[in-house]
Amino acid sequence: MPISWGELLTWRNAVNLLDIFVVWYFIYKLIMLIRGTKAVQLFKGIVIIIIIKLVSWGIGLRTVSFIMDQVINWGVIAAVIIFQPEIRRGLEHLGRGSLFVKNRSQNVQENQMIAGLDKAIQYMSKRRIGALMTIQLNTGLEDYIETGIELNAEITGELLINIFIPNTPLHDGAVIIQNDKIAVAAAYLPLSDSNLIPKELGTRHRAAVGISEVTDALTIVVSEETGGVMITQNSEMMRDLSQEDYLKILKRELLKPEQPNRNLFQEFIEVVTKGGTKK
Ligand SMILES: Nc1ncnc2c1ncn2[C@@H]1O[C@H](COP(=O)(O)OP(=O)(O)OP(=O)(O)O)[C@@H](O)[C@H]1O
Repeated sequence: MPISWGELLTWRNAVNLLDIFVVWYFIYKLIMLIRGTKAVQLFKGIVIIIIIKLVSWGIGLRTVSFIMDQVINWGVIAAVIIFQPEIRRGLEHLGRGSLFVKNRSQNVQENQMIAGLDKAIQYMSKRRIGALMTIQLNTGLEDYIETGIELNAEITGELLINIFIPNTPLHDGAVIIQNDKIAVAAAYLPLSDSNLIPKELGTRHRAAVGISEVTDALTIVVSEETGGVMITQNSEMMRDLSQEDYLKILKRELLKPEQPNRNLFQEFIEVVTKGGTKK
């Protein structure tokens, strides 16, 4: 029987399509935001429980289905209790209404951050001081922040240079920048086992690629051996960058116009999954 397009294009089908799109968007954003955080384990657990529930219900395993119902019901209550501080901070953040303010100060801060990074990169590159700096974008970096030494300091070129001066306590490992602050220094990043990384590059570069494979963070490496500057993002290595090249990338990634227009959902989940650290 031929398909009549007129019959397919009904209001109900359009609403169903919209329904699917909204759910898909919701899940996609959630996955993007929790990638690289401990919330991934929680999310996996929830998905497994829902799958067991649906399968057991579908094939008629009534006891298993009943148990899964109880797990889901009590699990929601348990999650609210366990994540109470994060949820409260998320709601407070929503309540302050800062989500609706077009954040003009943000670009000022981002510009200061870029200026600080530029100063440090220039200084360290000329003197062959090795450095590894990761900037959090959408994916939370809590799991890696936990491995470092807390600083929670304003980003200045001077401080970044000081951190990476050889044989000082903080120079080994990565600086992680979160919410326009130096969250930690001496953090451990996951090493990539990609065989596409040239053999002449050591573990500092491998760590920069590693973090770019599991999160959307932007990572800057200054090579101790050559003074060369590399940026990694989304598994991509951009090597031997000139000042003009890296500034272009930093401005493109950190000053992008979408940043101030985060939606309510994104802001809320971000605050919850990052333990309420969003400014
Ligand atoms: N997993 C990691 N996480 C964070 N920092 C790391 C990690 N692995 C190595 N580093 C840093 O890299 C340094 C070692 O760099 P190595 O000489 O092996 O790297 P490289 O890629 O050859 O860079 P360079 O050109 O600067 O020598 C360590 O002292 C440490 O500071």
